[in-house]
Amino acid sequence: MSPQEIAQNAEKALLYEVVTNPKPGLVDPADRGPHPDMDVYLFINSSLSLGEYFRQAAKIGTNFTDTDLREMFKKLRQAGIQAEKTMFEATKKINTHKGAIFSLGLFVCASAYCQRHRDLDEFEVISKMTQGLVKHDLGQKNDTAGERQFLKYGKGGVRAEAEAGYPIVKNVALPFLAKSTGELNTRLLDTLMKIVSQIEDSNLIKRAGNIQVVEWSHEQAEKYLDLGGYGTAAGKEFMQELNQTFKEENYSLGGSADLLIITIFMALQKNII
Ligand SMILES: CC(C)(COP(=O)(O)OP(=O)(O)OC[C@H]1O[C@@H](n2cnc3c(N)ncnc32)[C@H](O[C@H]2O[C@H](COP(=O)(O)OP(=O)(O)OP(=O)(O)O)[C@@H](O)[C@H]2O)[C@@H]1O)[C@@H](O)C(=O)NCCC(=O)NCCS
Ligand SMILES: Nc1ncnc2[nH]cnc12
Repeated sequence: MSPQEIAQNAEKALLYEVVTNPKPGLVDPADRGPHPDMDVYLFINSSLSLGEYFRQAAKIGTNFTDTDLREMFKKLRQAGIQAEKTMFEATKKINTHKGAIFSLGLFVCASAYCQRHRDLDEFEVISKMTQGLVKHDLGQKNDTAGERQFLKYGKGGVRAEAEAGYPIVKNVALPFLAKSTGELNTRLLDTLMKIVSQIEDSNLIKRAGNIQVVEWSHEQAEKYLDLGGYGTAAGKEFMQELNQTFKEENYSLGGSADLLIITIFMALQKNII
C-alpha cells in the first residue's frame, strides 16, 4: 500500500466517524450534541486541512531506517505540532481533532513503517515509538486536561494509551467491528459504545469535573450493548435518551471519538469495512 493510499484511509476515517449518527456527546450531521461551537461542516473543513499532514506522516514511516523508533516519533511530533496549527486555522481556533492528530498520525506513520517490516504490527510499533512518553510529558505542567488529570488522578490519558499500543483498539474495538454485521452506521455506533464501555476519556472527565463519570459512562454503554445495540428498537430508544442526557449534562466523548477514528482507519487498512 502506498503512502498516498494510507493517508487517504486516514482522511476517510475522520469523515466516516463524523457522519456516523446519532452519537451521544459528539457532533454528527443531525446534531451538534454538547458542542454549540461546532457542526459537521467544521469537521469536514478540519478533516481536509489534515491531508498534507497524513501524507507527511506516511512518508516519515516509509523513509525511517534507524532502529530507535522513538526518533521516528520525534519527527512525527514536529509534523503534528504544525498540523495542530493548520487545524486551528481551518476551524478558527476550535478544537476538532487535536487528539486525532496525535493518535491517527501515529497509526498512519506506523502503518507506513510496517509496509517494509512485515514481522511487526502497528500496535507494537506505536508502543515502541512512544516508550517513556508519560514520564517525559506529564507530572510538571497543568495547562491541559491531560496534564491536570495526571496530577490529580494519576491518569496517563492518551499518552498512556499510546505507550501501551492502544490495547482497546487492538483487543476490543477492532475484533468487535470485524464480527459485527449489518449497516455500517449501526456497526460503527455499536463499536463506539463498545469503546465507551471500557475507556477513561479525558475529555469526558474534564467536562464532568470528576472521575466518577467514568463508571457511569461504562454502565450506560453496557446497558446499550445489552439491549442489543442500535439494530434493536430498545437499543435505538436508549441511544436517543443517552443523546439527550449527554446534552443536558454537557458531557463530551472526544477521546472515544478518536479511538473510533483509529479503529475505522485500521479496519480500512485491513479491508474489514
Ligand atoms: C499528546 C497530545 C494529544 C497533547 O496532549 P494535551 O496534554 O494537549 O491533551 P490532553 O488533554 O491529554 O488530550 C488528549 C486528547 O486525546 C483524546 N483523548 C482523551 N482521552 C483519550 C483516551 N483515553 N484515549 C485516546 N484519546 C483520548 C482527546 O481528544 C478529543 O477531545 C478533544 C477535545 O478535548 P479537550 O482537549 O479535553 O477539550 P477542549 O479543547 O476544551 O474541548 P471541549 O471540551 O470543549 O470539547 C478533541 O480534540 C478530540 O480530538 C483529548 O483531548 C498532542 O496534541 C501532542 O503531542 N501535542 C504536542 C504538544 C507538544 O509536544 N508541544 C511541544 C511544545 S510544549
Ligand atoms: N464528532 C466529534 N464531535 C466532537 N468532538 C470530536 N472529536 C473527534 N470527533 C468528534
